[in-house]
Order: sequence, then structure tokens, then C-alpha cells
Amino acid sequence: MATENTVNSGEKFVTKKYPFSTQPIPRLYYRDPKAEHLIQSGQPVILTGSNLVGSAYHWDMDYLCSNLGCGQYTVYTSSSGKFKYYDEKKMPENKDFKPPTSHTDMTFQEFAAKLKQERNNEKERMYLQQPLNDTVGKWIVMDFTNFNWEWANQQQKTNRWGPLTSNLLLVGMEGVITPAHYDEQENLFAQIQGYKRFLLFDPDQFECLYPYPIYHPHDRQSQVDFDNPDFEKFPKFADLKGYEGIVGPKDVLYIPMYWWHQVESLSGHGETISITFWYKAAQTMKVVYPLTAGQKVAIMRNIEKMIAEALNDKSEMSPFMSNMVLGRYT
Ligand SMILES: O=C(O)CCC(=O)C(=O)O
Ligand SMILES: [Fe+2]
Repeated sequence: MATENTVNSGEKFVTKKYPFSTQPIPRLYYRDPKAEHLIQSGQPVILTGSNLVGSAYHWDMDYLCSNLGCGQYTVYTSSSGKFKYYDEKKMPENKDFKPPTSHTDMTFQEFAAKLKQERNNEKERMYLQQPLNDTVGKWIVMDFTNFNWEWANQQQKTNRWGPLTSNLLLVGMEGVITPAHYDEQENLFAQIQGYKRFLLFDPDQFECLYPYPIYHPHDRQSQVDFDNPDFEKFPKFADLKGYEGIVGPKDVLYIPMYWWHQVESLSGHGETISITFWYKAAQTMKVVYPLTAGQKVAIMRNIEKMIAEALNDKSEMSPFMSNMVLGRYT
């Protein structure tokens, strides 16, 4: 696999090389009017100085072990290092589907012990992904209470986002990868430990990334294997253009809704610890034309859902979808 060296804020990183070009995600002080403007116009930006999770900068494996309590945490395991998300609710109707990762629930202490054991085991990567809940110990509650809610709430208000839905705690081994996908929520992604490389793609790159059908467990994920793209099946992947940036401790990345992202925990800098702040979409006051690429993705999703429900048999989807457009809209 081809790699290249990247230098970012004085640190050196080895990153994988992909067959598409990228431009840097802007990196700006959080109070910079240019940063505020990017968020308001639904563009990604790496924000410095916000201290969104300033009260959690001391979180590391030992502190979390002592203070996270004895609740159960979901830990995913992968032999490829890739953790492509799958929706288990969509598995019963997709009998041939084989989950690419497995998961088990364990205490944080059990996870930390396993991590120490497996740290040098290239064949087994682990990634803890668990929304923060009320089983955490009192010091974590204290740190959480002292997040920069004033700024977060102000962003929520200014951008008319809906309610905060969850804070996902992500603790990953070096080298873990979350393959390209989009989410249906706004996200302030806060980094605490380690470095993550983000590859981002505008929602207008939809046709270059070939998401799975909506009824598939991998809905919202790209079908393209970035390490070994099948250009015959996915020819427009060759036209893909993206953004990239490295997010380190204290940085916050705004990931706008429907923006594709691939996330790679970089090697040589220890485990990665991150927290997401997911917000429901802003309510649309008045529709303005032309529609944005994100609004078109939302329309496609709704239509696809309606057709899938009406047909009630996923084997009918493919001929139906082709017949609807063939020689008419093609
Ligand atoms: O950090 C990761 O590995 C994935 C994060 C992600 O996909 C998200 O925050 O939406
Ligand atoms: Fe995501």
C-alpha cells in the first residue's frame, strides 16, 4: 500500500495515498468570523481554541479506567483495521449479509486490559464506540458538566440546529479506520488524544461514492473499497475530489450533515480518544432554489424509502429502479 509523509503543526505522520486529489480543510481560530461563516454555510472547518471539551483534556486510558464506572461499553473488533458501520435492524431482510466486524460489551477496565494485550497484534484491532450515559463516575460527570456548553449552545442557536442527540465516546487503537460514509446529523467532532486524519467529500460527490441501497445494512456507507477501487463497477470514483485534514488534541472539526467522511487513526501517537456532539438538522424555514446537494440526497433517501416500502421485496428494487429511468431519463 502506498503511503506518504505529512507534516502538520510540527508533527510527522505517515498517511495512505489514494487515487483522488484533496484540498486542505480550513483550520481557523473558533472566533474567526471566517470560521463562523463556514459553519453557517454548511462547510467543514477545523476549529482551534474552542475548548469545547477543555475539561476533558486530561482524559487518558488510566483516568478513564478509574473514573468511567462499571457500565458496559460496546467494543468492535476487526481483523482488517476497518470498521465499516452496519445497521443490525436491517440484517434480518438481508440474509446473505456478513458483518465485517464483531462487537461485544465489556467494562472499560476490561477493554483497557485487552488493549494492552493486543496493542502489537496487527491482526486484531479494537474500537470502543459508546454514547456517554449516566453510569459514568462523578468525576466524568463533572468534566462533562464543564464542557464549553456556552459555545456549543450558541452554535446550536446561531445555526438553528435541532436538539443535541448524543455524545459518542470513541477510543480506538492506532491505525483503526472508519470507512467513507455520511451521517444524517450535524456533528461537532472533538479530539482529546491522538491524531485522526479526516477525508471529507461534499454531498455533491454522491455519484462518485456509490452508497449502498437504503435497505442494506451498510446504508449511508460507500461501496467503494478505497484501497482497491473497482473502477469498472464504480467508474465515477475516478472523478472524486475531496478535502483532508489532521485533527489532533484540542481540535474540533465541524462535519456538516450529509458530508462524507473517512476517519483514520494515525499510528505512532497512541490511542485516539474523541467525542462527538451530534445535533438534529436545522428546520427548513423556506425552501430556496436551486436545492443544495444535501437537500437532494434527502429527497433521494425519502423516495428510495417509499419505493422499498411499497414494493416490500428488495429483489424487486433493482428492475423497478432501472425501468423507471431507462430510455426516459437516461
Ligand atoms: O472517528 C471515527 O472513527 C468516526 C467518527 C464519525 O464517523 C463521526 O463522528 O460521525
Ligand atoms: Fe460519521
